[in-house]
Amino acid sequence: MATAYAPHFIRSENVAADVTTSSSPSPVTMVQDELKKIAAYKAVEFVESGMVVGLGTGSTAKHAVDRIGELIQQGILTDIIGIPTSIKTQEQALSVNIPLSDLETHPVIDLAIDGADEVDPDLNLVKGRGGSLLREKMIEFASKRFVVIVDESKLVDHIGGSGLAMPVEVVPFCWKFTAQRLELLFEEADCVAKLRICPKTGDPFVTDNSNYTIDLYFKKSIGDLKAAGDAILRLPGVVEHGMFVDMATTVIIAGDGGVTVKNKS
Ligand SMILES: O=C(CO)[C@H](O)[C@H](O)COP(=O)(O)O
Repeated sequence: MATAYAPHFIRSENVAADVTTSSSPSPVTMVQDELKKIAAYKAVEFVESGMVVGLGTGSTAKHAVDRIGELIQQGILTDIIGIPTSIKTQEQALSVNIPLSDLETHPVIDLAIDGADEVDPDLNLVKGRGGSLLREKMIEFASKRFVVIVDESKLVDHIGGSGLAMPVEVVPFCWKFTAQRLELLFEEADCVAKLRICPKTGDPFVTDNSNYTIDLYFKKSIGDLKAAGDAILRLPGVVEHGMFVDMATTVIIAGDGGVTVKNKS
């Protein structure tokens, strides 16, 4: 399938085998949004007619949703059913005429495409800085293939390594108590827990599921990700956390040096 943003070259890596094929530098330093678009368009090449497709949320996933809509409009993709991961994506998908359904009607998704806030070398992710982690996790967990699209600024040595937020969705009831328990849980990682606030209103940010988000900031490594995730989920008041461990099957990274496709083996 021809794409308007086909990159000059694609580097392919299998994470376990660490196999690298062709590479050559791009002459142009591309701005971040162009890189996001390149990654998104590459991911949409995996979409085939008749598929049920999980539609991610955020500025990178938005390009993928637009592209799917464009290919439907051109008659290149037919019989696509989209499962949106947020109300915002639902609205966007409807605006570009992607037929939509939900997880209850379509519990198995062929392919999900979504952005991420952090990607570690094992393709573990942080997601949810855009506020949609719960629906994203439910839909991406139900997907046979989960393709993550990022520009290279999202790559980290370890989860939490960006120094930016690792979001946790919590029920509003006694959220300060839950925030304290989260800080205590990660005392050794020097964790600070902050309620996410809407910059425009100064009110707590409310998710599509009527919950709050507590953003965790770590000064030190949180260690074993699965153990950390399980411990978070054991706290009453927590709904879900933004670590997506062992969920991505493919990560497409667009950078100044080209596009790298990493597959989890
Ligand atoms: O997890 C998300 C939303 O909940 C987004 O995928 C993540 O925040 C990346 O967003 P962007 O593509 O805008 O950088």
